[in-house]
Amino acid sequence: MTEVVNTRNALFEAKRSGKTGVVMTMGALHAGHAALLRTARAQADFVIATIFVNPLQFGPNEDLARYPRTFDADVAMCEAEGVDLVFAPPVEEMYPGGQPVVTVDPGPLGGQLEGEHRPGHFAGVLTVVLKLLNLTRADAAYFGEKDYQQLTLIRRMVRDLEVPVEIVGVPTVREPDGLALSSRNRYLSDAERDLSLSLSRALRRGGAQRTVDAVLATAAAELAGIDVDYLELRDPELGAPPAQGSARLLVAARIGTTRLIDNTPLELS
Ligand SMILES: Nc1ncnc2c1ncn2[C@@H]1O[C@H](COP(=O)(O)OP(=O)(O)OP(=O)(O)O)[C@@H](O)[C@H]1O
Ligand SMILES: CC(C)(CO)[C@@H](O)C(=O)[O-]
Ligand code: BAL
Repeated sequence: MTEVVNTRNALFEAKRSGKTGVVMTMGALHAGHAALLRTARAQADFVIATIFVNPLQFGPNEDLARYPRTFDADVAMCEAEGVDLVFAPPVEEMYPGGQPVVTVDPGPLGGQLEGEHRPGHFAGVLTVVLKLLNLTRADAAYFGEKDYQQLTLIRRMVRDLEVPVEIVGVPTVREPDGLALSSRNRYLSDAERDLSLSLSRALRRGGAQRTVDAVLATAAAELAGIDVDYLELRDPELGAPPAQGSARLLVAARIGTTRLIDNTPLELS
């Protein structure tokens, strides 16, 4: 039976034992979230899912107000995946004094890629992730590779600030045709859904190439006519791309009013 709590006090009072794993979400749960919950369930004794649409990580012209909210279905999925506790605080519970004065600085990577197009986004993400780690006192936390820059920055924060938690990355779950699952996919019309396949196709075809130039040229060709925010090849920690070895290809694009991101690992030779 999944217990649902909305306050920090109720979270602190919940009985638990053994290793605690947390899966942090903004709700509107789908099979990508289920993969995170299943991994946590397999590795931890007590699994907490958090559902919180964090205003701090949204820019003034972003989709905070229209972000999908499907709370009852989310709790049903948590039940089905064997989650022990759902923590779903209202905004005032997470930010009792309004906007926090002290926040986490994501460093230079926080202003690149997603950060260049969403100023302040990663300060908002890292601040709420650190708060949720402290509130849940989790031993392990599970994040999707779909948000690869987020995962990279969370790993970096945990390393640089000595946060006592294990960070586990979970591979991206895709639709059979390649589209990465995302809560924002539900904004897409049928025609936009077809167009959105360009992102995963660009990553698949670009990712099959073996030199930096060929990767970028092949991927860019698949994105012709799409409103691309960035298409970049980086090393696995999101530094400059290596000439050889493991790399990561990342893309963000706008399909109508919906902004989608995706990425893939690849090998350069
Ligand atoms: N397709 C996916 N595969 C694996 N993990 C995913 C996938 N989609 C989201 N996640 C992970 O689920 C966690 C919560 O993400 P979130 O609630 O923002 O969902 P989302 O689908 O990424 O939403 P959005 O559409 O707003 O980006 C994050 O760690 C995220 O990386
Ligand atoms: C990690 C997270 C739950 C923080 O709000 C969010 O950025 C997300 O859903 O990926
Ligand atoms: N999935 C990352 C959260 C966001 O887009 O705000």
